[in-house]
Amino acid sequence: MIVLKDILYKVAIESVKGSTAVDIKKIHFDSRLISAQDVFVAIKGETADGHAFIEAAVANGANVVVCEELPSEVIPEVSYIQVKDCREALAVMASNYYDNPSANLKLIGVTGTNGKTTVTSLLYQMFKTLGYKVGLISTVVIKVDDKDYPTKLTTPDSLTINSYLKEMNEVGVEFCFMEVSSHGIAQHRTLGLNFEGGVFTNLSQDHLDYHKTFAKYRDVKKRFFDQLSKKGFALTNVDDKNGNYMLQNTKAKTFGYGVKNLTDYKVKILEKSFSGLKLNINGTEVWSRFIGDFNAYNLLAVYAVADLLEVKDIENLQNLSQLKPVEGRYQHHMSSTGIHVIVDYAHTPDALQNVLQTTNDIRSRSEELITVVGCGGDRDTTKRPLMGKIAGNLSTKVILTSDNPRTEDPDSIIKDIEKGVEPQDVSKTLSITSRQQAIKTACILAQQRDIILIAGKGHETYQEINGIRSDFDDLKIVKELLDQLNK
Ligand SMILES: CC(=O)N[C@H]1[C@@H](OP(=O)(O)OP(=O)(O)OC[C@H]2O[C@@H](n3ccc(=O)[nH]c3=O)[C@H](O)[C@@H]2O)O[C@H](CO)[C@@H](O)[C@@H]1O[C@H](C)C(=O)N[C@@H](C)C(=O)N[C@H](CCC(=O)O)C(=O)O
Ligand SMILES: Nc1ncnc2c1ncn2[C@@H]1O[C@H](COP(=O)(O)OP(=O)(O)OP(=O)(O)O)[C@@H](O)[C@H]1O
Repeated sequence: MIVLKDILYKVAIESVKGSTAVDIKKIHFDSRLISAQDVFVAIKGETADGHAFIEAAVANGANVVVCEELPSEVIPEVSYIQVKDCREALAVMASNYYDNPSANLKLIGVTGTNGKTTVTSLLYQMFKTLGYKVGLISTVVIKVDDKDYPTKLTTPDSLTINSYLKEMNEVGVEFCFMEVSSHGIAQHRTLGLNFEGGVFTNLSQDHLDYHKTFAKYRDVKKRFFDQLSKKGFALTNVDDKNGNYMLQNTKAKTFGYGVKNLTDYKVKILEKSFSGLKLNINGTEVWSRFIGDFNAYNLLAVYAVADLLEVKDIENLQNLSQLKPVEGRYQHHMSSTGIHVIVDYAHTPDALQNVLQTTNDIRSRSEELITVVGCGGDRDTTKRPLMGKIAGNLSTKVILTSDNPRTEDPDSIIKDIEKGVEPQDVSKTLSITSRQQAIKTACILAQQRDIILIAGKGHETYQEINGIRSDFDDLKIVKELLDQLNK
């Protein structure tokens, strides 16, 4: 049994009603999960206020309620802990409850608009091949060494993070690589974690539905670096215009990486093709199977982190050449008749621009670049015309289609994207609502050596329409269609 006062260590308490010497079982912030002797944390959310569920939580057996405002009627058998911010309190309690597991391994957080999944997954892969026990908390999967767990969020809530870190402690994981999203930072999901290092990849427009302005989005990301301790490192992409800004107030030791600016970790791109990249990293040549300039940044970040964690240089570079591409991130497939297919998770204007520029750098001008792209529903609407403009400018043919419309009307999302397509690009742009049909049209249009880029969903194996998820896998579908068409 755990005693309440033990999990309250370092929680900023405003007032207490009842005893802190009571035994507790679990902590939950959802009243529906509460059983006898659990602690209920009343979070003020985006769509609901947890304070409205205090009564339900107590009815389900909660013997402790953590809240920002005390209910008008308190029950004598229940302990009420009033705090300033329930999400902050939850993060501190989660860490106490699981015995501060982030202190028992080296935790590296990677933040930025694009590249988080790629960098964390490659670090996991590299450290595994070096023989370490490794953890990964990413958008695609959570890994406790070799064991996989599904995940819905990029950065889970603080209770979930701490429970996986505890499991990592139990199996002797030494390094954990974790994606840190802006929602995660804003909602204190990573508060109180003992980070050995933080990495900033880049910043461009995204998530304005949540953060409202770009400045607010940027400053939330910066908070992650403000919270790093002086024993850790902060590594930033100095070629990004916000790269140095991120490190302005950090106490951690600071390092830079980049292609254009002189800094601690440098990469030169020597050759690029659909087979990979030849790079010179800090004076040593290395071949990698990754495509695209942006992956030179990702690989350099991986090298720099391994170096900062004092993994031997030579092993790093040998390892870089053996790393395998990450699912749905510029995933390349060649059909039996020589049509190139690229499936990529680019769902922001900046990511779409990067993948299209990268592809144009590699392709010869006689080949067509056919882009199939859409935008998700119920998310940042301002990026839609921007993505239409970019797709039109940088492709030879564009098929606008649905991504995950969620609860929105798919055709009105496509209309928003169409608004950004510039007049000179209209004639090469088609709109086809069904993603399956859009991919099929791209397959019919493509000839040998042409390139079909299917952007937006990457590794996802579903499509969400009208709030219902059904099976949908871009790569699987395009392969099947090309086979059916004998292409
Ligand atoms: C906008 C957002 O981030 N929402 C997250 C937030 O939910 P919320 O604050 O809106 O919760 P709410 O529904 O208002 O409910 C308030 C409280 O009442 C409680 N409740 C509710 C009903 C009830 O009967 N009883 C009860 O106790 C809820 O459990 C909650 O504690 O807190 C929840 C718990 O941590 C998250 O699951 C939820 O993520 C939703 C599902 C989500 O989709 N989030 C996305 C936008 C997100 O976080 N994405 C980022 C970035 C991804 C990227 O970079 O692309 C990520 O890290 O994944
Ligand atoms: N370093 C980078 N710079 C710019 N674009 C990148 C970079 N790395 C990857 N991308 C592009 O962004 C897409 C998403 O990459 P990745 O999943 O690694 O990013 P992420 O930060 O984890 O995004 P999300 O949180 O949305 O999953 C890739 O499919 C690719 O198109």
